Amino acid sequence: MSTLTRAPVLKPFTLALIQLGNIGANKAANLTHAREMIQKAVTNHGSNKKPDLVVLPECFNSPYGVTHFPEYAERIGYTPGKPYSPDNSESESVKMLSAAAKENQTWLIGGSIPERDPQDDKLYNTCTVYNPQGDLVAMHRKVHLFDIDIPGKITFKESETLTGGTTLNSFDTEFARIGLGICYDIRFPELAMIAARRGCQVLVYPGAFNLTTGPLHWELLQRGRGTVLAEASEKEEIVYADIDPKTLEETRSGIPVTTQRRFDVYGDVSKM
Ligand SMILES: NC(=O)CCC(=O)C(=O)O
Repeated sequence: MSTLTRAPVLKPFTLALIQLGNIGANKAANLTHAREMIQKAVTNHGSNKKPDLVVLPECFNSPYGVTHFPEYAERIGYTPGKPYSPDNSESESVKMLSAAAKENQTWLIGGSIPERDPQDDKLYNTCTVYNPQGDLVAMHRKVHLFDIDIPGKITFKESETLTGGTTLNSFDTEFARIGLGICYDIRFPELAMIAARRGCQVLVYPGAFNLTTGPLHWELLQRGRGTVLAEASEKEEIVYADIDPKTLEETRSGIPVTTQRRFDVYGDVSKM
Protein backbone atom coordinates (compact mmCIF):
# COMPACT_ATOMS: atom_id res chain seq x y z
CA MET A 1 0.00 0.00 0.00
CA SER A 2 1.28 3.44 -0.78
CA THR A 3 -0.62 5.24 2.00
CA LEU A 4 -0.09 4.34 5.63
CA THR A 5 -0.97 7.62 7.32
CA ARG A 6 -4.21 7.99 9.28
CA ALA A 7 -7.18 7.30 6.99
CA PRO A 8 -9.63 10.13 6.26
CA VAL A 9 -12.95 10.02 8.13
CA LEU A 10 -15.48 8.27 5.90
CA LYS A 11 -17.99 10.84 4.59
CA PRO A 12 -21.12 10.36 2.45
CA PHE A 13 -20.30 10.07 -1.23
CA THR A 14 -21.87 9.03 -4.50
CA LEU A 15 -20.40 6.35 -6.67
CA ALA A 16 -21.02 5.78 -10.39
CA LEU A 17 -19.98 2.47 -11.95
CA ILE A 18 -19.79 2.31 -15.73
CA GLN A 19 -20.43 -0.98 -17.51
CA LEU A 20 -19.44 -0.69 -21.16
CA GLY A 21 -20.95 -2.57 -24.10
CA ASN A 22 -18.70 -4.46 -26.48
CA ILE A 23 -15.14 -3.14 -26.57
CA GLY A 24 -14.05 -3.13 -30.23
CA ALA A 25 -10.70 -3.43 -31.98
CA ASN A 26 -10.40 0.34 -32.55
CA LYS A 27 -8.60 1.76 -29.53
CA ALA A 28 -9.33 5.38 -30.40
CA ALA A 29 -13.05 4.59 -30.61
CA ASN A 30 -12.90 2.75 -27.26
CA LEU A 31 -11.26 5.77 -25.65
CA THR A 32 -13.74 8.23 -27.15
CA HIS A 33 -16.66 6.13 -25.99
CA ALA A 34 -15.26 5.71 -22.47
CA ARG A 35 -14.81 9.49 -22.25
CA GLU A 36 -18.41 10.06 -23.35
CA MET A 37 -19.63 7.58 -20.75
CA ILE A 38 -17.65 9.33 -17.98
CA GLN A 39 -19.31 12.59 -18.96
CA LYS A 40 -22.70 10.89 -19.07
CA ALA A 41 -22.14 9.41 -15.61
CA VAL A 42 -21.43 12.86 -14.21
CA THR A 43 -24.23 14.73 -15.98
CA ASN A 44 -27.15 12.22 -16.22
CA HIS A 45 -27.24 11.06 -12.62
CA GLY A 46 -31.01 11.45 -12.25
CA SER A 47 -32.18 11.42 -8.63
CA ASN A 48 -28.72 10.53 -7.30
CA LYS A 49 -26.25 13.23 -6.31
CA LYS A 50 -23.52 14.16 -8.80
CA PRO A 51 -21.01 11.33 -8.43
CA ASP A 52 -17.85 12.00 -6.43
CA LEU A 53 -16.19 8.90 -7.86
CA VAL A 54 -16.61 7.33 -11.31
CA VAL A 55 -15.29 3.85 -12.14
CA LEU A 56 -14.63 2.27 -15.55
CA PRO A 57 -14.38 -1.52 -16.09
CA GLU A 58 -11.33 -3.73 -16.54
CA CYS A 59 -9.57 -3.57 -19.90
CA PHE A 60 -11.74 -0.78 -21.31
CA ASN A 61 -9.44 0.27 -24.18
CA SER A 62 -8.64 -3.14 -25.68
CA PRO A 63 -10.40 -6.41 -26.50
CA TYR A 64 -9.89 -8.72 -23.53
CA GLY A 65 -7.52 -11.45 -24.74
CA VAL A 66 -3.92 -12.53 -24.25
CA THR A 67 -3.03 -11.97 -27.90
CA HIS A 68 -4.39 -8.40 -27.78
CA PHE A 69 -2.52 -7.24 -24.65
CA PRO A 70 0.91 -6.78 -26.35
CA GLU A 71 -0.63 -4.82 -29.23
CA TYR A 72 -2.71 -2.49 -27.06
CA ALA A 73 -0.24 -2.06 -24.19
CA GLU A 74 0.87 1.48 -23.33
CA ARG A 75 3.85 2.77 -21.37
CA ILE A 76 2.68 4.68 -18.31
CA GLY A 77 5.93 5.07 -16.41
CA TYR A 78 4.32 6.31 -13.16
CA THR A 79 6.20 5.84 -9.89
CA PRO A 80 4.30 6.68 -6.69
CA GLY A 81 5.69 9.79 -5.01
CA LYS A 82 7.61 10.94 -8.10
CA PRO A 83 6.42 13.92 -10.20
CA TYR A 84 4.29 12.77 -13.14
CA SER A 85 2.46 14.82 -15.73
CA PRO A 86 -0.43 13.00 -17.48
CA ASP A 87 -0.35 15.68 -20.21
CA ASN A 88 3.19 14.60 -21.17
CA SER A 89 2.51 10.89 -20.72
CA GLU A 90 3.29 8.48 -23.56
CA SER A 91 -0.02 6.77 -22.81
CA GLU A 92 -3.00 8.04 -24.78
CA SER A 93 -5.33 6.31 -22.30
CA VAL A 94 -3.72 8.13 -19.36
CA LYS A 95 -4.09 11.44 -21.21
CA MET A 96 -7.76 10.79 -21.91
CA LEU A 97 -8.52 9.67 -18.34
CA SER A 98 -6.73 12.65 -16.83
CA ALA A 99 -8.61 15.06 -19.10
CA ALA A 100 -11.93 13.33 -18.36
CA ALA A 101 -11.41 13.57 -14.59
CA LYS A 102 -10.49 17.25 -14.89
CA GLU A 103 -13.26 18.31 -17.27
CA ASN A 104 -15.86 16.51 -15.15
CA GLN A 105 -14.33 17.53 -11.80
CA THR A 106 -14.53 14.01 -10.42
CA TRP A 107 -12.36 11.32 -8.89
CA LEU A 108 -11.89 8.65 -11.55
CA ILE A 109 -10.78 5.03 -11.29
CA GLY A 110 -9.77 4.33 -14.87
CA GLY A 111 -10.75 0.64 -14.98
CA SER A 112 -7.67 -1.05 -16.35
CA ILE A 113 -5.54 -1.09 -19.49
CA PRO A 114 -2.75 -3.35 -20.73
CA GLU A 115 0.46 -1.65 -19.58
CA ARG A 116 4.06 -2.12 -20.78
CA ASP A 117 6.71 -1.38 -18.16
CA PRO A 118 9.18 1.07 -19.73
CA GLN A 119 12.12 -0.52 -17.86
CA ASP A 120 11.77 -4.28 -18.40
CA ASP A 121 9.11 -4.40 -21.16
CA LYS A 122 6.87 -6.72 -19.10
CA LEU A 123 3.11 -6.38 -19.55
CA TYR A 124 0.61 -5.78 -16.74
CA ASN A 125 -3.14 -5.36 -16.35
CA THR A 126 -3.11 -1.93 -14.75
CA CYS A 127 -5.57 0.41 -13.08
CA THR A 128 -4.82 4.15 -12.83
CA VAL A 129 -6.58 6.67 -10.59
CA TYR A 130 -7.09 10.45 -11.07
CA ASN A 131 -8.18 13.25 -8.76
CA PRO A 132 -10.61 15.97 -9.94
CA GLN A 133 -7.62 18.11 -11.02
CA GLY A 134 -6.59 15.33 -13.43
CA ASP A 135 -3.47 14.24 -11.50
CA LEU A 136 -2.61 10.54 -11.63
CA VAL A 137 -2.55 9.67 -7.92
CA ALA A 138 -2.40 5.87 -7.74
CA MET A 139 -1.85 2.77 -9.82
CA HIS A 140 -2.60 -0.93 -9.24
CA ARG A 141 -1.25 -3.82 -11.30
CA LYS A 142 -3.55 -6.86 -11.12
CA VAL A 143 -1.88 -9.15 -8.60
CA HIS A 144 -3.75 -12.41 -9.25
CA LEU A 145 -3.71 -13.24 -12.94
CA PHE A 146 -6.77 -15.03 -14.31
CA ASP A 147 -5.30 -18.42 -15.24
CA ILE A 148 -7.95 -21.04 -15.54
CA ASP A 149 -8.47 -24.37 -17.31
CA ILE A 150 -11.85 -26.08 -17.07
CA PRO A 151 -11.83 -28.73 -19.85
CA GLY A 152 -14.62 -28.28 -22.37
CA LYS A 153 -15.66 -24.97 -20.82
CA ILE A 154 -12.97 -22.35 -20.53
CA THR A 155 -9.22 -22.08 -20.82
CA PHE A 156 -7.73 -18.65 -20.31
CA LYS A 157 -4.23 -17.79 -19.16
CA GLU A 158 -3.51 -14.13 -18.60
CA SER A 159 0.00 -15.19 -17.61
CA GLU A 160 0.74 -16.15 -21.24
CA THR A 161 1.42 -12.47 -21.87
CA LEU A 162 0.96 -10.65 -18.56
CA THR A 163 2.96 -10.50 -15.34
CA GLY A 164 1.25 -10.19 -11.96
CA GLY A 165 1.71 -7.04 -9.88
CA THR A 166 3.59 -7.29 -6.61
CA THR A 167 2.14 -4.44 -4.57
CA LEU A 168 -1.15 -3.69 -2.80
CA ASN A 169 -2.47 -0.21 -3.46
CA SER A 170 -4.83 2.37 -2.06
CA PHE A 171 -5.43 6.11 -2.26
CA ASP A 172 -6.99 8.78 -0.11
CA THR A 173 -9.80 11.11 -1.18
CA GLU A 174 -11.55 13.73 0.95
CA PHE A 175 -14.33 11.18 1.62
CA ALA A 176 -12.58 7.79 2.05
CA ARG A 177 -9.47 5.67 1.79
CA ILE A 178 -10.03 3.40 -1.20
CA GLY A 179 -8.30 0.06 -1.77
CA LEU A 180 -7.79 -1.26 -5.30
CA GLY A 181 -8.00 -4.69 -6.90
CA ILE A 182 -8.84 -5.88 -10.41
CA CYS A 183 -11.50 -8.51 -11.17
CA TYR A 184 -10.00 -11.93 -10.22
CA ASP A 185 -8.21 -10.19 -7.30
CA ILE A 186 -11.62 -10.14 -5.57
CA ARG A 187 -11.49 -13.93 -5.14
CA PHE A 188 -8.50 -13.61 -2.80
CA PRO A 189 -9.72 -12.38 0.61
CA GLU A 190 -6.19 -11.61 1.85
CA LEU A 191 -6.09 -8.55 -0.38
CA ALA A 192 -9.34 -7.21 1.10
CA MET A 193 -8.35 -8.06 4.69
CA ILE A 194 -5.05 -6.27 4.35
CA ALA A 195 -6.70 -3.22 2.77
CA ALA A 196 -9.28 -3.05 5.58
CA ARG A 197 -6.61 -3.33 8.28
CA ARG A 198 -4.70 -0.54 6.60
CA GLY A 199 -7.68 1.76 6.95
CA CYS A 200 -9.53 1.36 3.64
CA GLN A 201 -13.26 1.91 4.11
CA VAL A 202 -13.98 1.27 0.43
CA LEU A 203 -12.67 -1.39 -1.96
CA VAL A 204 -13.03 -1.04 -5.72
CA TYR A 205 -12.40 -3.88 -8.18
CA PRO A 206 -12.95 -2.91 -11.82
CA GLY A 207 -13.94 -6.17 -13.49
CA ALA A 208 -14.64 -8.03 -16.73
CA PHE A 209 -15.92 -11.39 -15.53
CA ASN A 210 -16.46 -14.22 -17.96
CA LEU A 211 -19.86 -15.90 -18.18
CA THR A 212 -18.63 -19.42 -17.30
CA THR A 213 -16.99 -19.00 -13.90
CA GLY A 214 -18.27 -15.51 -13.09
CA PRO A 215 -22.03 -15.73 -12.42
CA LEU A 216 -21.77 -18.28 -9.58
CA HIS A 217 -19.72 -15.93 -7.42
CA TRP A 218 -19.66 -12.31 -8.63
CA GLU A 219 -22.71 -11.29 -6.62
CA LEU A 220 -21.77 -13.49 -3.64
CA LEU A 221 -18.29 -12.00 -3.46
CA GLN A 222 -19.82 -8.50 -3.25
CA ARG A 223 -22.51 -9.58 -0.79
CA GLY A 224 -19.86 -11.11 1.49
CA ARG A 225 -18.76 -7.52 2.15
CA GLY A 226 -22.21 -5.81 2.41
CA THR A 227 -25.68 -5.27 1.01
CA VAL A 228 -25.92 -5.00 -2.79
CA LEU A 229 -27.27 -1.47 -3.36
CA ALA A 230 -27.33 -1.43 -7.16
CA GLU A 231 -26.74 -3.94 -9.93
CA ALA A 232 -26.38 -3.56 -13.68
CA SER A 233 -28.01 -5.76 -16.28
CA GLU A 234 -25.75 -7.39 -18.89
CA LYS A 235 -26.06 -4.35 -21.17
CA GLU A 236 -24.12 -1.11 -21.24
CA GLU A 237 -25.27 0.77 -18.17
CA ILE A 238 -24.27 3.17 -15.42
CA VAL A 239 -25.25 2.30 -11.86
CA TYR A 240 -25.16 4.75 -8.96
CA ALA A 241 -25.07 4.36 -5.21
CA ASP A 242 -25.12 6.94 -2.42
CA ILE A 243 -22.76 5.59 0.23
CA ASP A 244 -23.77 6.38 3.81
CA PRO A 245 -21.05 6.04 6.47
CA LYS A 246 -23.73 5.47 9.14
CA THR A 247 -24.38 2.00 7.75
CA LEU A 248 -20.71 1.08 8.15
CA GLU A 249 -20.48 2.56 11.66
CA GLU A 250 -23.69 0.85 12.86
CA THR A 251 -22.73 -2.50 11.35
CA ARG A 252 -19.23 -2.39 12.84
CA SER A 253 -20.44 -1.45 16.30
CA GLY A 254 -23.30 -4.00 16.13
CA ILE A 255 -21.05 -6.88 15.00
CA PRO A 256 -17.61 -5.83 16.30
CA VAL A 257 -15.43 -8.41 14.51
CA THR A 258 -12.99 -5.66 13.57
CA THR A 259 -11.95 -5.32 17.23
CA GLN A 260 -12.35 -8.96 18.27
CA ARG A 261 -9.69 -10.55 16.09
CA ARG A 262 -7.36 -13.00 17.85
CA PHE A 263 -3.95 -12.16 16.46
CA ASP A 264 -2.51 -14.14 19.41
CA VAL A 265 -4.05 -17.25 17.78
CA TYR A 266 -3.46 -16.48 14.09
CA GLY A 267 -1.27 -13.96 12.28
CA ASP A 268 -2.25 -10.50 11.10
CA VAL A 269 -1.65 -10.69 7.33
CA SER A 270 -1.49 -6.91 7.08
CA LYS A 271 1.69 -6.91 9.19
CA MET A 272 3.53 -9.49 7.06
N1 LIG B 1 -11.02 -10.72 -15.79
C1 LIG B 1 -10.96 -11.61 -14.85
O1 LIG B 1 -10.14 -11.54 -13.95
C2 LIG B 1 -11.98 -12.69 -14.95
C3 LIG B 1 -12.31 -13.29 -13.63
C4 LIG B 1 -13.46 -14.23 -13.72
O2 LIG B 1 -14.18 -14.30 -14.70
C5 LIG B 1 -13.72 -15.07 -12.54
O3 LIG B 1 -14.65 -15.90 -12.62
O4 LIG B 1 -13.06 -14.92 -11.50
